[in-house]
Amino acid sequence: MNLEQYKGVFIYAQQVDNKIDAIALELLGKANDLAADLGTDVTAVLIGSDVKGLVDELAEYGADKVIVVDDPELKEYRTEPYTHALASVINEYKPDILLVGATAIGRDLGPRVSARVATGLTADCTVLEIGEFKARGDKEPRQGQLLMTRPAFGGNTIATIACPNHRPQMATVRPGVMQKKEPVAGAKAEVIEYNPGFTPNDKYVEILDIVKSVTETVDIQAAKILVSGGRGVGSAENFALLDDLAEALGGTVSCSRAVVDNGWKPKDLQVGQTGKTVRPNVYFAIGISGAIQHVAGMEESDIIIAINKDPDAPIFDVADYGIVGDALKIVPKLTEAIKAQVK
Ligand SMILES: Cc1cc2nc3c(=O)[nH]c(=O)nc-3n(C[C@H](O)[C@H](O)[C@H](O)COP(=O)(O)OP(=O)(O)OC[C@H]3O[C@@H](n4cnc5c(N)ncnc54)[C@H](O)[C@@H]3O)c2cc1C
Repeated sequence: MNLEQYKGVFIYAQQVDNKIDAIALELLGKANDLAADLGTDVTAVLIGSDVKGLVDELAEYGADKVIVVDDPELKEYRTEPYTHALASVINEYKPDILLVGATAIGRDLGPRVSARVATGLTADCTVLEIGEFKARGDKEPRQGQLLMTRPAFGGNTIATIACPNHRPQMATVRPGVMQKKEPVAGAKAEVIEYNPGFTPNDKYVEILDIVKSVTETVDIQAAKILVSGGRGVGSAENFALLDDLAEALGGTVSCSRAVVDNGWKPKDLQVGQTGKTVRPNVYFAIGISGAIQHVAGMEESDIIIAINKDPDAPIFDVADYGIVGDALKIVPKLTEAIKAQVK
């Protein structure tokens, strides 16, 4: 493999129902930082049917170029045609780096594509940066490598992984981990239309019907204030106290995995390594011990307020403000005080 041929930072611009997914805009934000360090440009790969109208949004969020693969075969996401599309783009345009969202689609597509083009993939990265890396047999470290950091061994350690001998260097990133850039209204990207040809065949999955799941739960990743409860809240019924606090603050309730495991709240509300990554303005951690797998999902919050009866609970290590005491007594008083302020 001639590594010199591979240039540029590419992102997979996920769209569903012809709407750009927020993860694509977050990846563009990170891709811009990486491209600035490498002195290169950012390309979004947009795959779908009738999707050309989405190009400008990608340009506004930082894409210098957009490669559009537009074909009726790509109307709904299916593993085979999308893998063919993205792998063909890689073979044709040879990116140095390719970022994919760790969404349900990206988790299916990314590994398949990496296998197709015979490169490595680091999943669920929390940090991506450009740096030097000394591979086995190298006398000097190589410059300009993508260093991909992610939790390993069940979150008990952090590993930084490089892909020195193959291209593209591929990483997936979970939604909410990277930050979008401020959009530049009216920005334009160079548009490259590319179609590797699709021949429907009986290996393709045939979609007979799409049934959308309707959920009552809210999107905790969009909330500015999260009132998060852990096992220390004691029961599903006691979460009513957190509901009251969240309502008084105009916030949303979320929770730790212990709460989901106990069946007190649905998985959609779980924060952490196997839940969602959140970065609200204010995060209340109530009766949450602060296990590393929980903290991984909320430590980027602007202000963290912990309430815990154990003064040695690890959550206080990441909290900006801490209250030591019984949450079941403190939370109602806090709610009353906030309501009195708002009146
Ligand atoms: C691979 C893997 C992935 C994981 N992913 C996640 C994840 O995504 N999210 C996640 O949250 N966890 C995750 N976990 C689990 C994690 O390790 C912890 O077990 C979990 O976060 C603990 O939840 P908790 O803090 O609610 O409960 P506990 O650890 O039991 O803590 C309860 C806390 O409440 C306090 N408390 C008790 N009563 C009161 C009271 N009346 N008032 C005030 N404080 C009180 C206690 O002092 C204690 O600190 C994962 C684990 C593994 C191995």
